[in-house]
Amino acid sequence: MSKRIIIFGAGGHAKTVVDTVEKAGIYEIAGLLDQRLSAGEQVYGCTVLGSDDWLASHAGTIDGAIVAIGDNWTRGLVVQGLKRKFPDLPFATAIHPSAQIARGARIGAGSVVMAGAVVNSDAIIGEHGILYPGTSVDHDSRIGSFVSFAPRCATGGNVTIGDYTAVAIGAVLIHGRTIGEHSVIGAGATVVSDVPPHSVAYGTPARVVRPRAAGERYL
Ligand SMILES: CC(=O)SCCNC(=O)CCNC(=O)[C@H](O)C(C)(C)COP(=O)(O)OP(=O)(O)OC[C@H]1O[C@@H](n2cnc3c(N)ncnc32)[C@H](O)[C@@H]1OP(=O)(O)O
Repeated sequence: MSKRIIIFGAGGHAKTVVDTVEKAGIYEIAGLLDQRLSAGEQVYGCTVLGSDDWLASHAGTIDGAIVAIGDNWTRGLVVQGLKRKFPDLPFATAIHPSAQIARGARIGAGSVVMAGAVVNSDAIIGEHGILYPGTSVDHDSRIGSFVSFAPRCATGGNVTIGDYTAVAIGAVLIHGRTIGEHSVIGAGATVVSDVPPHSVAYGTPARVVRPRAAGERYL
């Protein structure tokens, strides 16, 4: 019998996670948990089961969870809350069958790698990361936890990205650069220099345009 997981969240990002999990074919989706919706509602063919209370009474029947909330900071808060309430609940990883994970590459628990994404040789993606379709993270890169890549981002080799940083759609980072934690690299940016933590940077070449507090909105 396949392992059963629940997905936290039922919005647009959750739909992409549902699709990735279904295509990967490793886990059965027991349902979605989202306190904004009523139990019994259907989202993308999955049943909304309720909120955390449902998990408290069904924990023994569930093999894992994925938090499918696109905003990195909010996803982090939900993951931390779950770890406190359900310390034995493992986080599942979903990798679309058309994604390519090279030799030596590692994908952290709770991370989702979508269609056509590439994680090249010995690159490491931390926990609860998101690689939207067509993103490519190249060899030996070190990507922190709660980091997101929107569609079609590309890094060269040996790039380092700190926790909670968001790389927006179509951004390109040349090899060997370091992006600090809690930063946002804007849509279409070409990063040729290091970007400090807590910064918003965009443009070609990318420049830091303003500081950024942890949790500030970017979507
Ligand atoms: C599946 C999915 O949907 S995944 C999500 C996909 N979406 C994304 O990845 C987009 C995320 N958002 C971005 O990348 C944005 O560029 C941000 C958040 C980095 C910047 O947004 P803000 O700082 O709020 O910029 P704001 O909209 O206020 O614009 C300020 C100025 O900067 C310009 N600007 C904003 N973003 C960019 C950019 N990426 N590159 C160049 N210029 C930009 C604006 O045109 C504006 O210029 P103006 O003052 O001359 O009119």
